[in-house]
Amino acid sequence: MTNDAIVIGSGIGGLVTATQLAAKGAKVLVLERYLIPGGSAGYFERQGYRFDVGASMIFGLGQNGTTNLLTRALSAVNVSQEAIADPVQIHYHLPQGLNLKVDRVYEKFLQNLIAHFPHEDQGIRRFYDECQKVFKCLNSMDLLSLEEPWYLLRVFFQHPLACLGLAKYLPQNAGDVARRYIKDPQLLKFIDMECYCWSVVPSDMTPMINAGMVFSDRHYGGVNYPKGGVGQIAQKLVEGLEKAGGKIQYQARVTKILTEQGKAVGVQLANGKVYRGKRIVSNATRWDTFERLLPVEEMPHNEKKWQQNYQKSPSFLSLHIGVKKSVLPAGTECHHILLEDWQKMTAAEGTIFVSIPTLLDPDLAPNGYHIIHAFTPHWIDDWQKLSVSEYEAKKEEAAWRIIDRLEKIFPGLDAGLDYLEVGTPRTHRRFLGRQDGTYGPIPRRKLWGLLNMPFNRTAIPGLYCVGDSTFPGQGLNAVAFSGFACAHRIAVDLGF
Ligand SMILES: NC(=O)c1ccc[n+]([C@@H]2O[C@H](COP(=O)([O-])OP(=O)(O)OC[C@H]3O[C@@H](n4cnc5c(N)ncnc54)[C@H](O)[C@@H]3O)[C@@H](O)[C@H]2O)c1
Ligand SMILES: CC(C)=CCC/C(C)=C/C=C/C(C)=C/C=C/C(C)=C/C=C/C=C(C)/C=C/C=C(C)/C=C/C=C(\C)CCC=C(C)C
Repeated sequence: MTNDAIVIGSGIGGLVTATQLAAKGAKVLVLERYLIPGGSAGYFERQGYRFDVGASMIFGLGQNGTTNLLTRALSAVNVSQEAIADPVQIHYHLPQGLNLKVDRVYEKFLQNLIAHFPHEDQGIRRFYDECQKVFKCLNSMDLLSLEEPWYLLRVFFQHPLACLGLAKYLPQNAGDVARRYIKDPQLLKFIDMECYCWSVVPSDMTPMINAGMVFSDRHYGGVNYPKGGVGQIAQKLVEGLEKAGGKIQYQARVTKILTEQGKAVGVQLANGKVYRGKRIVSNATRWDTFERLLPVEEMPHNEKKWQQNYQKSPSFLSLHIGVKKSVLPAGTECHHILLEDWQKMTAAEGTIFVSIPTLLDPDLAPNGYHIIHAFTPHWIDDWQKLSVSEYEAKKEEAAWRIIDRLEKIFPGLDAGLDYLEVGTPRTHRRFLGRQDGTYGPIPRRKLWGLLNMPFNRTAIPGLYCVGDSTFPGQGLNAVAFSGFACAHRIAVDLGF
């Protein structure tokens, strides 16, 4: 029997699409090139440590409202995931002594920030309160496909003010809103970092809808760490998928999307095997989908246009570190950002991101040890055309530069080191199948908020995209939304 839908890739975007469709009774097959599900939200194990490969600061695992999309996706297929509340989203270590914690309690966060910028008291409140407005609109309605006119009509009649609010914010960027209320240049730099650390662009290029989500949900549903590691979310979704009658195959690398009379009808694997489906969903990036899985010379016009508007963000240099417990003093927070010079915020090795998941879930490391995942932007070009020994030496040098800098916030890190594994943009490209190891699309120049971000349907009938190169972009909760929307559109198209 032909599949109703074939999903290429088991990232969170792909798995949410698959589980949503399976829950509606569709026959779904997921094809994953790697050995385990999850993509950027996957894990690997070494010497008693369980490391997250990428995503580590997880939104969407809250209990209330409508924006807790990971919790909702899991429960739709009758599975659940224990979540450990993180009391501080980020501890910032920024230039000019700007040392600040983003507390889970909104008012405490505002007080911490106002203590550094008392003359901007009003501006700070107005900016973050405006972000809360966006969030309240989103968090009041069912979040489904914006490509489905009946849904739009229904949600408009149910929540007219929230819809108009969202329509107003869709073309806006966070930096423009911040500049309306805030004048202090250092505070504006801080807002840039608040955006950059998840959108990989400064605030004037970061869509206001996404900023509204992140800057509010961290105080509402909160940042929560999945017990057992980030990889558990994908494992649980697969468990739910299979319970609902869906199937997943690993080591199944799709090399071609098959078309007949211009319509997507199936896929071909690297081993030559062909699968047919009524609908094909690609969770690979749009670059991989339209340049590798389909003939690049036949790229639809709107995809060319998208590539003119968006470029690949840099990848990361990742240090997966095992360290003696004694290195981290009591009360250390789980997530840190380190930057010494504002000029270098977006440069390679400028900002260092740190995540220490064992502070929330000690079972991820051997007794007496912690995991530190430190990562910093790096471009693939710097890692190409190297011999094996040159590549190893370059990794080692880069890793020690990062460790030296981290010594400032974690003295004794070097001496307490137990395990070190270094990933480069080449590693991300190889294991995640993402072109150039990219973290996702970023605007080439200032765009109108989210207006240019494509939804799930593509110019090729029968082919849909899901994941971070579709609306609303990067972030596990964002790609979960894209999965809900994609499954909704397909379900309507197939008459489920
Ligand atoms: N450092 C980080 O925190 C970090 C880094 C990168 C991405 N992310 C986040 O991870 C999320 C990405 O989620 P996503 O759902 O868009 O995608 P994803 O990249 O996580 O998952 C895509 C999956 O598709 C598989 N795949 C790709 N090409 C394939 C092919 N030809 N055949 C079969 N399988 C194939 C990959 O192996 C992977 O499992 C985003 O939220 C992003 O922001 C985080
Ligand atoms: C009808 C009318 C008139 C109108 C209509 C309108 C409407 C309805 C609209 C709607 C819209 C919507 C629905 C939207 C949605 C959205 C969403 C969901 C969004 C989401 C978002 C999210 C996000 C962005 C997230 C993100 C996150 C991230 C990315 C994270 C990251 C992190 C990292 C990287 C880490 C860092 C750090 C350290 C480690 C320190």
